[in-house]
Amino acid sequence: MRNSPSDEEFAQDALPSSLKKVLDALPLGFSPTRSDEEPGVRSLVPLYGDDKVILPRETQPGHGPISKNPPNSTVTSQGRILLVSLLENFCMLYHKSPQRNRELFFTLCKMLYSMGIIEEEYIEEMAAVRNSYMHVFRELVLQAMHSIEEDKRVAEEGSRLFSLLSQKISSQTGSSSTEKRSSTAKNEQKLIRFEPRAMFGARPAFDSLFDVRKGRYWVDFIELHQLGKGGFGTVYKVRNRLDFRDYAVKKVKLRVSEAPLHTMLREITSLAQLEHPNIVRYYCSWVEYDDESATSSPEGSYDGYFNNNSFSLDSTSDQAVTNNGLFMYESDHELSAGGISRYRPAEVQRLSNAVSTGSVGVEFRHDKSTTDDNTSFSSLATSDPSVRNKSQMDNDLYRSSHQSTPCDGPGLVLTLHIQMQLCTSNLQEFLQHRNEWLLDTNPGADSSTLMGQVGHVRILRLFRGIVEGVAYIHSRNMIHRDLKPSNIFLDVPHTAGSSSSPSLPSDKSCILQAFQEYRDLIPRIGDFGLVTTSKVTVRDSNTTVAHPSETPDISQLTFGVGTITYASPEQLAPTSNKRYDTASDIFSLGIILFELLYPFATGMERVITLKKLREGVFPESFVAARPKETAVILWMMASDPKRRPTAVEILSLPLFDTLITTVTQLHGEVQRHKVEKQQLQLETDELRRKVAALEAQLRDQSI
Ligand SMILES: Nc1ncnc2c1ncn2[C@@H]1O[C@H](COP(=O)(O)OP(=O)(O)OP(=O)(O)O)[C@@H](O)[C@H]1O
Repeated sequence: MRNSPSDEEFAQDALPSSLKKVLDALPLGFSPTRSDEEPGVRSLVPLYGDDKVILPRETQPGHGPISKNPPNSTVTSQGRILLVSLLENFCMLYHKSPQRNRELFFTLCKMLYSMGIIEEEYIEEMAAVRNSYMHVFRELVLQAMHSIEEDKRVAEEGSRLFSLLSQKISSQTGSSSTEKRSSTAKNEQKLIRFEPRAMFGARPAFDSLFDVRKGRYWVDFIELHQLGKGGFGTVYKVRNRLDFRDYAVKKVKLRVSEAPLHTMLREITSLAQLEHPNIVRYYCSWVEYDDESATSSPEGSYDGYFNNNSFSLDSTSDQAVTNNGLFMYESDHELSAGGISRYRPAEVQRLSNAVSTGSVGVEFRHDKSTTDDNTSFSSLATSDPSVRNKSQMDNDLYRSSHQSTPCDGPGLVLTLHIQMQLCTSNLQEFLQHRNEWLLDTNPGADSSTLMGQVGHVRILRLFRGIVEGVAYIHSRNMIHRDLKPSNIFLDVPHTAGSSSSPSLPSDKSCILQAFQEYRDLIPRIGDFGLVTTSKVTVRDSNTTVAHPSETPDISQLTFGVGTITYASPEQLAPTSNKRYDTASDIFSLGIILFELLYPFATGMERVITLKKLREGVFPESFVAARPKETAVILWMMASDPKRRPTAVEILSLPLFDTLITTVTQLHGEVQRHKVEKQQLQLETDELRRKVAALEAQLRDQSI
């Protein structure tokens, strides 16, 4: 019979350390101890032979939670996923019908939910994370089974050897009794080396089991190149090895111990609910364990990405200020491409105050010839010492948010992968290229002159598409909260989802080319990292006004969230108790519409004009040339959110409504002309052939 490990040994050696961590985190305070040392307590898992794993007395009903080791809420969330994953695995074995098994699983979950053991979100929303755990369980079970088999085999082999040796010893008549004893002891030692417990010690650690799943990204996709880096996620263009289509995969680091999982998975839970031609299409998401995470840098961590108290600044609103207090920037490139662009309300307040008083000078430089990572910025002429170099500030933010849980702390770091439709470009890039092109073709012209050449009707049509996407989001009781040109992606019809064929052109220049050729651009709203649910009156939907009398669920709202240039005043009010709802997105749309219609000649002009626009001041030339649009933008940017139109109301405005008819007619005409052109081309080719034949005949006759 093999030696039973002592309780301490069992806890120290038998279980891989990471698994112990997870088990410790179980909400019931599950802790493996031995039944013979705790008589009268309930057995839980008779996994390792006769050794019973039991619940300590204090965790049993009536004894309250473990006091020694109170469950930490973040670690407990891991324990809960683990529990739900166990249940799911268990239910899979119940019946051959997967449907029945699912029903059983959900019923059990509901029971646990009603007992207050798990929360609802662990049942459905955590499926992606649970998958990883389930995989680990399967591995553990397989290894345990293998270990038992191996144990048996070794024991059999041992007794065979033992009997052989005994026979040999007894047949050796000349051997002394001392020799016999030492020989037997040696054999026993040999057997002890085959103890299953020793094998457990050699088992791979829990974390390494996650490695088995690590391959999904690389197994399923070929990584083509990096599309860009947001504040806290990196997006890659990838090709699926099976269907040969191209996709965008966003990778975000999740430190499971630091935030509620539902917050971390906000982007996918929002995206997964949406299906609309003007919303970036979501395919699936999964998590992988990543070795690199252990040494992860602040960049790319979910922490700021999902931090409710964060604020995003784009490069153009980080309006660089020169020594003389004038705004200046050198690149339209989104600052976030350089890494981090999130601030907390206090920093936002300080920065906005400093910017408005002209006391801050922050200069951003982006070397277009280099990669995103080379975006640099430095602090200049900062008279307010509280406003420091942005990277310094971000580092501080990161440090402060990680003080309680350092990188090498207990949190499990996973990488969330979000597979999305690949889009060709985004509105920010388009506006930049369009403005450059207008300036190139009209040297020396100012914005007022260029305004007449923006392709007014097509721009309004493009904007209508954006509003349709927003109306859809609002109809699903959601607020985007970060509508800005870089979050609005663009495709042209034939490259729409260029994933359809890898050979189709998908470079960004084709967007401007399509625009110059009077083709439509399809806008798709993306980046749902800041989306929140709106239990408010759904102002944009005639059909789904679920709770017209309800006030906004203030607990779900956060202030200082969004991007300064496009954020509504109520979003920028960290200290006030103002509430905001879908009207905040409408405010952002107002600024976007203006930017679409008014091409800026310089970056500095853009910063100054948009700042004035937020105060309700329009360029005179714009008001004169576009009175209707001015009225609509003013309406959308009303300081009182209640006075702003809903997305549905915007869509019904004659400016956009009649426009659609006009454009549809024009579109029809263009198509007709195209067909006629093709026919004429065919006729011309036919006539050319005839002429060539006649010429040949003439030549023959003359010969
Ligand atoms: N579906 C997509 N197709 C093509 N490019 C994409 C797609 N999604 C994101 N990108 C690009 O990847 C980069 C980073 O993406 P994204 O902005 O979503 O990350 P983020 O961390 O959410 O950034 P942000 O700081 O704006 O919140 C951007 O340059 C964006 O244009």
